[in-house]
Amino acid sequence: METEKAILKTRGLTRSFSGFVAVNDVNFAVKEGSIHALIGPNGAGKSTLFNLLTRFLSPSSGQIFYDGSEITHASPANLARQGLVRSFQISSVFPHLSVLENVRIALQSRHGETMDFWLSDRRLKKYDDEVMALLADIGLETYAKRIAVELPYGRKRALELATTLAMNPRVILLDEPMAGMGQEDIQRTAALIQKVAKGRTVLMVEHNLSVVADISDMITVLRRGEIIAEGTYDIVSANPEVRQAYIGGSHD
Ligand SMILES: Nc1ncnc2c1ncn2[C@@H]1O[C@H](COP(=O)(O)OP(=O)(O)OP(=O)(O)O)[C@@H](O)[C@H]1O
Repeated sequence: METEKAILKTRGLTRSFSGFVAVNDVNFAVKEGSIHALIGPNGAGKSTLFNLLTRFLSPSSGQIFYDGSEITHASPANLARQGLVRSFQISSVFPHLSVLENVRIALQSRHGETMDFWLSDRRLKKYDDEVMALLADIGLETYAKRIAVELPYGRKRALELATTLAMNPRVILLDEPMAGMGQEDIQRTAALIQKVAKGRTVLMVEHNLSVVADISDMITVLRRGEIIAEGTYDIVSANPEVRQAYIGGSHD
């Protein structure tokens, strides 16, 4: 970890659905520069907490802070502009455009040029060097001309990550980045996350515990909406309550 500063923090964060408390008085902090994983059995409240943090859901009570400022009532788009970017959600991929065009559009969007991308092809070329550098980083340079919808699944997720990176995030939030992937893609994606985490902060919800063990600096374990353990993989995996949650729970 590069610093001890909390870049993202919650205080008493709570969310109920018709009286059912899905996230209950959660106080947690993500340190700047870390890869932080949110784990827990099914129904633990991971997605709800993730949606609260990215402002896709509003809390019933409590507060959220990003880089020292309260963002409890900010919009997802506003947060993205501030560098808190949720991958696989905000940065949607246009299936019938090429990989290069998709990343170029994300770059344009960052520069406030979203609406006129079809007007001046020459003007768009100015982005292409930056696009190709980004694709090379992600290992997608040989796919630049391919249409997004035709990409193999793992490469599609990599493209989503590339469009996220084009927004120049400080904090990247990943919702189950390994979901639906085979072993080879999982290894490649884990390495990619470690690579893009350099100089940034990554918070991810992930079910694949071996990936979590390999790449996380910090792990928060949720059960029934509450934090039951926090620490490195060695610490949380030795915690009896965590072991019980995983044995007793129906995780996949
Ligand atoms: N919109 C909603 N309305 C009612 N209940 C909800 C809603 N969203 C989540 N819940 C409930 O809140 C609890 C936590 O759900 P959540 O999806 O956050 O868990 P999770 O840890 O992400 O689970 P999984 O690993 O299965 O995705 C569950 O009992 C779920 O049924």
